[in-house]
Amino acid sequence: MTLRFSKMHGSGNDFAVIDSRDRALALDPALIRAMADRHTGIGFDQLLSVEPARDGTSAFYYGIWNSDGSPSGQCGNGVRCVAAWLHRAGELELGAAAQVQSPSGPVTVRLVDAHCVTVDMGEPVFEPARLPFDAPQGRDRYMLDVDGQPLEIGAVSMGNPHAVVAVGDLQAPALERLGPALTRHARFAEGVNAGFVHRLSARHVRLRVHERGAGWTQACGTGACAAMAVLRQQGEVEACVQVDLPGGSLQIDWAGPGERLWMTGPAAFVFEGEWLDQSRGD
Ligand SMILES: N[C@H](CCC[C@H](N)C(=O)O)C(=O)O
Repeated sequence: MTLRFSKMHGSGNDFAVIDSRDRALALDPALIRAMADRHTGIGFDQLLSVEPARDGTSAFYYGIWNSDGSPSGQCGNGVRCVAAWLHRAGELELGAAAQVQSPSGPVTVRLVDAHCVTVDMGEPVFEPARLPFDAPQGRDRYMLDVDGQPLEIGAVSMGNPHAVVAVGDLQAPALERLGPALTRHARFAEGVNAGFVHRLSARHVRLRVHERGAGWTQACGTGACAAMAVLRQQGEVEACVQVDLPGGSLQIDWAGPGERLWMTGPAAFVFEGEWLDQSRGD
C-alpha cells in the first residue's frame, strides 16, 4: 500500500498529514505505530488525516491518532498544521477563517500568514466527568497520589484530557517518572496528557508535556491551552499568556469562564513523502 503524506510540525510537535479528501483510509493502530517509528517508519508524534466534513457545517473533518495508534479528540499544534496544509492545497485563503471539524467538535482556524495560525479552541471544560476524571465537582485543584508522591493538579478538557501540575523546576529528575505515572493514573479512565508548568509571571509560563499516546513532546498545543486555563481559573495568570515549550512559544488568550480560548502559533512544512510499506500489499 502506498500513501502520500506531508511531514509538518507545530513548534517541534511533528505530524504526518494525509490527504483523505477523496478516499477513505483503513488506518489500523498497528499500521499507525509502524508509520510512527522514528527508525523504520516516517516518524511522528501524531498522524492527521484531512477528510470531508461530517457535520454539514464545517469545511473539512480532521482525524487524529497518536504515535501509539490511539485516537484523540483534539490536537492544537495539529489543527494549525491542517490550516496551513489547506492553504497550500488551495482550500483556504490567507486571512480567511474556516470551521474545521475535529473528533471532539468544530474549531475555527484563521491564517495570520502562511506559517502562523490563530485557532478558536472553544471553551475549556473543567467538569471532571467530561474529561473523564474520577473526582468531585466544583474544584479548581485536586490532590493525587502519583507513583507514591502527593501531587496537586488542575484538570481540564480542550477536547482531550489534561492534568496540569505547577512546578518550580522543569528539569527536576522526578518529572521523568511523574510524567508517565500521571498519564496512566487510574482516576483518568482514558488516560491524560500530563503538563508540568513553571509560572514565570502573570503573562509568561514555561511548560513541558508528557502526552498521552506519544510521551514527552517538543510542544503540545492543547497542553498550552490547558495550562493557561488552569492557572487562569486559579487566578495565577492574566488573560493573555505566552507559553514557552521546548520546541517554541504559543500565545494563549482566554478572558475566563464563559469565554472562548484562542491559541496562536506556527505551522511548518518539512517535506512531502510517500509511505511504501510493501508488507501491506497495494
Ligand atoms: N496526545 C494527545 C493528542 C495530541 C495533542 C497535542 N499534540 C497538541 O498539540 O494538542 C491526546 O492523546 O489527547
